[in-house]
Parts: sequence; C-alpha cells; structure tokens
Amino acid sequence: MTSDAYQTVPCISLRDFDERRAEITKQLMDASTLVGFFTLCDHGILQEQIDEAFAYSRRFFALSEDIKAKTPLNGRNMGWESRAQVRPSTGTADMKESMQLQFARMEGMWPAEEDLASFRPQMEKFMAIVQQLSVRVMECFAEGLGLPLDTFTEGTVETGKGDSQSTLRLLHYHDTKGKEFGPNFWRAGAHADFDVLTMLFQRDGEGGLEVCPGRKVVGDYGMGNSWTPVEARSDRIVCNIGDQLMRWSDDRLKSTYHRVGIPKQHQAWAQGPRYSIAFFNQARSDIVIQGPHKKYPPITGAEFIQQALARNALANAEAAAQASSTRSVLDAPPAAHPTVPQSAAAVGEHVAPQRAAIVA
Ligand SMILES: O=C(O)CCC(=O)C(=O)O
Ligand SMILES: [Fe+2]
Repeated sequence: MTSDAYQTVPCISLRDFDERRAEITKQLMDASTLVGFFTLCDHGILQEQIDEAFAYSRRFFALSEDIKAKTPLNGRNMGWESRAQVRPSTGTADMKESMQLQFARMEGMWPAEEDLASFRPQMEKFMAIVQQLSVRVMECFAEGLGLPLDTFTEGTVETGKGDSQSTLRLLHYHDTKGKEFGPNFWRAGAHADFDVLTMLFQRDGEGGLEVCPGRKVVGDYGMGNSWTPVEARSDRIVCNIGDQLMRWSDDRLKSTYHRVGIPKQHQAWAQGPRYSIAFFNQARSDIVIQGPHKKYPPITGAEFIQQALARNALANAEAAAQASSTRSVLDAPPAAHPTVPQSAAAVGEHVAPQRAAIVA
C-alpha cells in the first residue's frame, strides 16, 4: 500500500490546540465538507489509556457466550450481539460481535463484577475521555459553521438528565483463517453512521476499514464506487461525520459510506482477529436537530434514531422480498436471512438470531 492511497483521509494534528484553533477548525471543516473522514494525531489521549480500553475489550470478548448473553442487545443500542447486525446494503449479518455501552440508563446492562472485574469503571472513564475530546472537535464544527459554540456539545453531552444516546461500541471481528465466505459477507457491510461524530480507535496492522468519499445519499448504499483504505494506526483516531451532523449542518458536512471487508484468501496477514472501538456522539433524545438554513424540518434526537431504524428495517424487508422472488435464478443466500458460512458452521460457531435494531 503506498502512502498515496491514504491521502484521501487527511491527518489533522491537534498539537497546541488553543493557539492553533483557527487553523485546526479550517482543516476540520475542509476534511468534513469534502471527505467526511479524517484522522486525528497529537490528540492528547494517552496510548496507555487506549491500550487499557482494548485490553478490557479483549477480556470481555474472551468471556463465554453464556456470560456475554447475560446482557443481550436491547432496543436502545446497549448490550452484546454476535453476527446479528444486518446492513441493508448487503442483506447479510456482519461477521463480528459487538458490545455497546452508554452513560445513562445502563441498569442491568453492565457485565457483573464477578464476570469481569472493573469493566464498568474502566469503560466509563474511557467514554468520558473520548467525549471530552469530541467536545473540542464539535466546538470547532460549530464555529466553522457560524453557530453558537455549544450547539453540538449541548446537543450531545450527558448532563445528568439521563437522555444521552452517545454509545461506545467495542468491536471484535473474528479470525477468518481457513474459513470460506460467500461474496456477500462482510466484517461490516457498507453503511453511514447515524450519529453526529464518530471517533474510532484501531490497532496497528489490524486494518480493513475502507471509505467511499463523496457518496452519501440517504437510502443509497454507495456500492460499486471507489473505496479507499484507512490505515490502522493505534496512535491515530479515525473520525467521521454521521447523518445527524450532516442534517444539522444543512448537508455541508458529509456523512460518508464506509465498510470493513472480509480478508481475502491471499491476505494471510489480515486474517487474524481485528479489534476496534468506536465512540458515537449521538444527539440527546430531546434535542432538536435543525440546520441554520432550515433545509430540513426539525427533528428530535429520539425521532431521528427511530426513523433511521425504521428505514433500515424497511430496506431489509424489501431486500428479503426481492431475494425470495429471484432466489430460483440466483446463486446467493437469501437477503436478510444470513447464511452461516459453511466453515464457521462446521467448527460449531454460534450464529445469533438476527436483529436489526443497531444504530450506525
Ligand atoms: O471497525 C471499524 O473499522 C468500523 C466500524 C464501524 O464503522 C461501525 O461500527 O459503525
Ligand atoms: Fe460505521
């Protein structure tokens, strides 16, 4: 991979943030109006803090399925799922497991202390650190758009009212060595995030994320376009604009399609397990999202999520109906009914019943 391949996604340094604020704001606005993706370096989060979060993530995913299943995904984007997130762009479940955590209303959703000691305080600490960094970046966006500085931070940050919807998602993409997958299987199928701003942490060498800049039309999945890989570096945070900020900025900031492919047979170096951690800054449930030019009608954070979930469910149902009417002539698994890859079934891996109620 030449370094040119990575130039589409610019790296922005936050060094000397206070003194360089105007310059950084311009760089963030340029990246977000053109590409929708950028990486951050010199961001101030210590490598030890990131490594510690990944260590707890690995410990969580190493627990038995019985223990992880004690906190199953609920309808509010919290909890554990395995091979259950169906993307409308593919109709198959992502080949991954994830654990989603939030600041508020998490009663009964944290793993028990005897199952995984210190998980809750460690994850709450990490969420707070990432949210704090997000605030800096979201303030720059407000400034760049000529809005009151606290527009997006007041709109997303937990204030003790318990209406935060921001989510930390721990992701584990399984080892694919020696396994065959059909052409329509993905570690994460093409999608755009539903949130305001996503911050994604990766491990050195555990790549696979690709972005499709310039392609965001709600309901259109950006297939067959030009995809650019994003380098996996543990010292850089990958950031992207989500659908909420695109709407809140009257489409000036772009929510961009991205995906994670299943490593090909010849990519032996990429076939090991991949871990990543995403923090989704979501609009609070009661906050009203509307751009300065009122391009779209007002919508609350809660309504936004409900509509996005309903749109995904409809797209999945349509894909399933279409697949069943053409199944006799297509050599493909029925959409929205993920087929267990033969080799995964052969080694007895569990495939959870599908659920589509996952945001982003
Ligand atoms: O793991 C990754 O690299 C991307 C994950 C992602 O896009 C998501 O969870 O929304
Ligand atoms: Fe995403």
